[in-house]
Order: sequence, then structure tokens, then C-alpha cells
Amino acid sequence: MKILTADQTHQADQATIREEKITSEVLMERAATAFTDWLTARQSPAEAGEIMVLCGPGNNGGDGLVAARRLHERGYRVQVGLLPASKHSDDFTINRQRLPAAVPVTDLAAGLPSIQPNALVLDALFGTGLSRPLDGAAAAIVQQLNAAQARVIAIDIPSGLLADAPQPADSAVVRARHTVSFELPKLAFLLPQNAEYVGHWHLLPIGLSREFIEETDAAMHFVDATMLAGWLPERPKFAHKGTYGHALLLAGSHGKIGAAVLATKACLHSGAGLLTVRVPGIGYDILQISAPEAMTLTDPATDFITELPDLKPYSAIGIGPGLGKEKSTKDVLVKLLREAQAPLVIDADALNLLGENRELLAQLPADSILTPHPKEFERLTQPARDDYHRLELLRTFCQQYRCYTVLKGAYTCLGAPEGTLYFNSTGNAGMATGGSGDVLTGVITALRAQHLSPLHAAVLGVYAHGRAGDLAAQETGEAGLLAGDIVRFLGPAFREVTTRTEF
Ligand SMILES: NC(=O)C1=CN([C@@H]2O[C@H](COP(=O)(O)OP(=O)(O)OC[C@H]3O[C@@H](n4cnc5c(N)ncnc54)[C@H](O)[C@@H]3O)[C@@H](O)[C@H]2O)[C@H](O)CC1
Ligand SMILES: [K+]
Repeated sequence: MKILTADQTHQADQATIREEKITSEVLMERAATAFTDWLTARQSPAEAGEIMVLCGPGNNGGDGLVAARRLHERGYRVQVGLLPASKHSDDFTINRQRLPAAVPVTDLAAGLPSIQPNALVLDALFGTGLSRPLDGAAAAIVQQLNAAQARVIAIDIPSGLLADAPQPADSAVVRARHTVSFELPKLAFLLPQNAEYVGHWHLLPIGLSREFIEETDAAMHFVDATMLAGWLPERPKFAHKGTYGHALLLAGSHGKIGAAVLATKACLHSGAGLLTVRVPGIGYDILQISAPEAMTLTDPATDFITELPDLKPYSAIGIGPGLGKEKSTKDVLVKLLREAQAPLVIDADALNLLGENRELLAQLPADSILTPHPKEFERLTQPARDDYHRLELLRTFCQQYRCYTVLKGAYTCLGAPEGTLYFNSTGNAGMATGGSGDVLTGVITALRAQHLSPLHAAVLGVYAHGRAGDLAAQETGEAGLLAGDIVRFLGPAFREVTTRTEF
């Protein structure tokens, strides 16, 4: 799914109106009716109690007026609060006139009427037309609403939140429990700093022009299963293990052989034909016993890796999980960057070594995949001012070093060398547990070994890793989820996205 800017969303509205030969008011009716259907499916009139609909002067307010009318028609008790304004949009005015006289209307000029704790409030003050932070009466209403401890549902976007850019730290933004938006996600929904405003977000289709969306260049995408169609074809009958590549993992040090085991198992469960693992001497027994399907190539040193093996046999190489940062391990990394012909996946301590020796970044082979969490990414670049700035740093970093960078988080974001960002849609908070990053390294290394492009390996790897975590959490719950549980569900996750050709 593309992530459009507020401006592109407005253009999508206009294109839809032109193509379907409808008026904007018809599109508003469609959007607000979809919203009403969403709400009434979740709250009966009794559960909802008296619903307060707060409407601003633009089309977001228009959506609120349509929702108020529709809810009234369906037997809900509704009242409307109108923000004072010198001018209103045309569709606001049309729907103000259509509001049944039986719906009480309050002027918000005198402030927010008293709201019972837990009352249901629909926030239709401002949507994507917001051009600057709220101030004056609008800001005061938002602050009063946030203090009221109501059950707030934002229509399209919490009022005060900008769709594509940060707002100043102290500006007034509605804190919603749910945000119900239309057709495509907004960047603002995907960033941790906005979670307290957005709450749970939902998308409702409203039939925006497919053609316009397809033709519009988007700098950002939200990855869902439909995007992955055909990336992982069904295995042909006469396939053999050689067809699926030979992966090499360099992982583990004293006390961290578990990281090597997790990456190994994940790589095996993600379809690599063959896997060899380079571990220090102490890893030999552990690895052979816990993952007999992998070949082990022990380093001459006992506690950490000191020598790079011959790289010829391998179609992809993953380095980092549990590696440690010993001087001789760093030398192995330096040699790997110089000699690798096969694609690289770089994680954990290998990233920290790059962070401590930034001159090495210039030696990254093109199309390498890096998988930092935000702290590791910061060590490679600089501390970010906020989540938006971090995305800017990500984009610049990928362009500068011609690499793919998987910035791990709730909506893991992959940066590609030409500057496009891909946000992942799968995964859950249970995956914030030691070892889940090691699993991801194994997954992506396996996909690269199977000759997927760096973009497909990173996007699909992150998606399948998150989906496996979601399937695992259904069994274990989020708190009980271990990295090893993600490994167990990789097979089912990949099965879901494997394309079958019946005919
Ligand atoms: N495609 C869709 O998703 C559809 C969206 N719809 C809804 O329309 C709004 C966007 O409406 P628009 O009229 O462009 O903007 P707003 O309602 O957000 O408000 C604009 C209004 O407010 C003034 N304004 C802007 N910034 C400020 C400020 N900081 N303080 C005070 N006033 C401000 C501005 O001058 C305008 O007068 C979208 O979010 C959806 O809810 C449609 O219903 C159809 C489909
Ligand atoms: K809103």
C-alpha cells in the first residue's frame, strides 16, 4: 500500500470525483457512512450513550456532521459541538443544513461543554487540511477534551496532528483511543512519537481512484501481503538443495552462542538449501546438537571468531549475532567487506564495529543489508531529534552507502538506496525480546542465499518474521513469546505468502 502525503490524498479525492463524475459531497457521504458503519458495528446505542461530535470548519467537520446525522437516523443519541470559524467549506455548509433539527448543536466558542468521563466523543475538528499547529480556541478545546478522559475516536486523523510532519512538542493534539481513517495509511500513524495521539488505527476503503493511486509516485509504502505476491514461488518438483543456495553465518562468542543458534535455526527454517555456520571453538558442540541440519566450521580460537573462512561456496553471508567486538573479530569483518563476492547481511556487533570504525562504511559492498535497532542505527549515524528526523537520516544513509537498512521497531522501516521507505505491517510487542533480531538475520540471509533481490529479501524477511511472531503469540501470548517461538512459526508464515500456480 502506498503512503500518500496530505497533498496527494487531496489530489486522490479530486481524481476520484472527476473519474466517477460525482460531487465532493458524495465522497464525503461515502467516507462518513463507512465511518458510521464501523462505529455502529462496535457500539450499540446503549453502549455508546450520548455521543458528542466535535466539528471543525472544513471537510473533516463535514465528515463529523454526516456521521452525526447517520448516527441519529440509526437511533443513537447525538449532540454536535461546532468550532467557531469565519468561513466553512462548502461540504460542511451543505451537511450543516442537512443535520436534523432534533440533534442539539452547541457553539464551542464558550469552551467544551462538560463531558462525563468515559463518554464517547468523535473528533472531527481538523483532518488533513491542517496547515499549522493549533492555537487559540481550537487548541483550548483540544486541551479540555484531553483532560476530560472521554473515549475519543478521531475521524481521519487526531486533530492537531499533521499527516506528514512533526508538530512542535507543546502543541495541542487530540489523544484518541481509536483513529479511523480512509483508504490508505498516513505516515503519522507509523511513528512511536504519535502513538499516544493515534491509539489503535483502522482503515476503511472509500473507493479512491485506483488509477490515481497506481500512477502516483510514493516515497513510502506500507507492506501488506498483497505486495508480496509472486516473490516466493512454489518449489518445483525437481528442485534440489543446490537450487536454494548455500548460506554462511558468522556468529557467536563466549556466552553468546545462543544468538548463533537462533540465527542458524531461523536460516534453516527460511528455506536456505545449505547452511554453514562459523562459530568459535566453544560453539561446536552446542551448534551441532541444537541444529544438526547445519554444518559447523569452527574457528581456531575458543571464545570468539578470529579468521575468515574461504568464501567461495556461499551465495549469501550473514554476520553479527552474538559476535562480540574483539580486535581480531573486527579484522575478520574488515576482510569480509574487502573479499565478499556474495551479498552480505550485517547485524548486531558487526554493526557496532562499523559504528566504532565509521571509515569502514565506505567499504560496504553495494546492496548490503544492515539490520540495526534505533540505538545501533544512531551509532552508525547520529542521534535523531525525533522519529521524522530518524527517517530522514535513514534515507540519507541508504543513499550514501548504496545499502538497504532495516530499522527495527514496531513498524520496522526498510530504507532502500534510491530513498524509498517500506514500513512493515506485521509483528507485535511480544517480539521485543532478546534474540528476535538474531532470528531476523537468519531469515534475511536465507532469502538472499536463495537469490532474492536485496529489496525482496529485506521486505519479505521482515514481513515473514513479524507474521511468524504474530502466529506464535496466538499460542504463547505476547509476554510469554521467546525468539525460539518465532523460529517455530517461520514455516507457516512463509507458507501464507508462497504463490501457488495451479494452472
Ligand atoms: N480522501 C479522503 O480521505 C477524504 C477526506 N475527507 C475529509 O476531508 C478532510 C480534509 O478536509 P479539509 O477541508 O481539506 O481540511 P480540514 O477539515 O482538516 O480543515 C481545514 C480548515 O481548517 C483551517 N485550518 C487549517 N489549519 C488550521 C489551524 N492550525 N488552526 C485553525 N484553522 C486551521 C483551514 O483553513 C480550513 O478552513 C479529511 O481529513 C477527511 O476528514 C472527505 O470527507 C472526503 C474523503
Ligand atoms: K479529526
